[in-house]
Amino acid sequence: MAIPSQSSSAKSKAAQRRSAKSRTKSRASSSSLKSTRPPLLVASKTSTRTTTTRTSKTGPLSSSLSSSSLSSRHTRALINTHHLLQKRLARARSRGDTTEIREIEAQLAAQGGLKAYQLASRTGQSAERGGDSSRVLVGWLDEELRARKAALAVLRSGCPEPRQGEWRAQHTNDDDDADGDDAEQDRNTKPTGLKPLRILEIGALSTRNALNVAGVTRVRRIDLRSADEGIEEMDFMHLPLPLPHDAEGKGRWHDERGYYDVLSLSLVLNYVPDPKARGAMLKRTALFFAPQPLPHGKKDRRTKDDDRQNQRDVDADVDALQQLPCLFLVLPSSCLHNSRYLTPQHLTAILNSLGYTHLHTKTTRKLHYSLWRFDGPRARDEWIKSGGDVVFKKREINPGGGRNNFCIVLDDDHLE
Ligand SMILES: C[S@@+](CC[C@H](N)C(=O)[O-])C[C@H]1O[C@@H](n2cnc3c(N)ncnc32)[C@H](O)[C@@H]1O
Repeated sequence: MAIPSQSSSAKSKAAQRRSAKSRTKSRASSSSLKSTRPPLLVASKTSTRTTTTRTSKTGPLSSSLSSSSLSSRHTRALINTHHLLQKRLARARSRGDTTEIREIEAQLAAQGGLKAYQLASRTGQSAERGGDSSRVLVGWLDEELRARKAALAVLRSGCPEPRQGEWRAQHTNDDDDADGDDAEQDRNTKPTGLKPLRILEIGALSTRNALNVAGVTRVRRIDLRSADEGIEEMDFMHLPLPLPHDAEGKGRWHDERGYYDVLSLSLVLNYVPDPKARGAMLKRTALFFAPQPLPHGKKDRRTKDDDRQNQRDVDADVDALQQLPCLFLVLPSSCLHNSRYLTPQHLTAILNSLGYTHLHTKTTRKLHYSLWRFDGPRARDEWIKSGGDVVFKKREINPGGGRNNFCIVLDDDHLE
């Protein structure tokens, strides 16, 4: 006898139960991501000991979440908590408090560590949340890039292609005379179109961003934690310096002596937990550019007075100016517009004191983008001669309630 099969109404009831169950499950997981509670760590202002952690069953959230599943509130909460813990860690380290260090490190690990932080940061960069900052940099470098593209097109349409390594030869032949005069000659005589723009992206989360312009840019990417094959795992503070600083040649990259045309420091300085270390990082950027003289016949445009009109005048003229080599700096707007210790004018003075000249600024509700040309030690000397400061201590310059304490401290010590 045939075993009686389930009646069709019983079958459909079972199917309804299964689908209701699965709906409940998926609601539970999506509501847990969209709840108003930070996803991982609820940091207490008073004590790290009261901090609680929540991780998924399978471990830190970084392993169970894709970037698209993080809501912007959770992304922000994760990023803020990570920064807070990093700051506490830096303080505990400076006190040598090993118990506290271990505790904070455990909290960072429970939160998913740098991996989860990077995932959250990448989510923040996604197109639907405003896109990544490299597009602003590429917009500012448009003229440089177009000149190179045009030169490339000319080469392709008949003129002999440079042989492989020709760019390299241009650099390696003059390895031992890397002084200002040589650099000046580079500026004035070498056809810009023949060299790809060498870009160092510090704090890179992805190998795919607007900086990749085929045949025109050559991007080196580094980060404390490599999230991709094309990103070197490297602390910028330990990245070997280009020649001539580095006599052993460790600073070479792609067989060239290591100077860059562009350094990108986007949302990295605010990751650094200590004001002095931030100053040291800015100071170090200057060592990755070839020594630069002031361009002939160009007025030194650096000014302590950063008023808006002045800025517009400079911006209007900027296309006519040499832009390279330059530093691209991105900070959260609040670091400059709502800090007790830093304002845009103060940042300009700090960078002027390191030999940088302001070229562009763009401010959005969230981010402050800026571009600075490196004019080198001679520009720094001019700055000093004109009475500019070179030491920037922690000093309240923008008092008021509700402000943050973001600060950059620059000490008197010499450049490396
Ligand atoms: C918020 S992410 C910034 C990502 C990307 N540049 C952007 O604009 O969105 C900060 C990154 O900077 C990296 N970072 C911080 N200090 C660094 C250092 N000293 N050297 C290299 N990378 C660093 C961190 O590991 C992190 O991945």
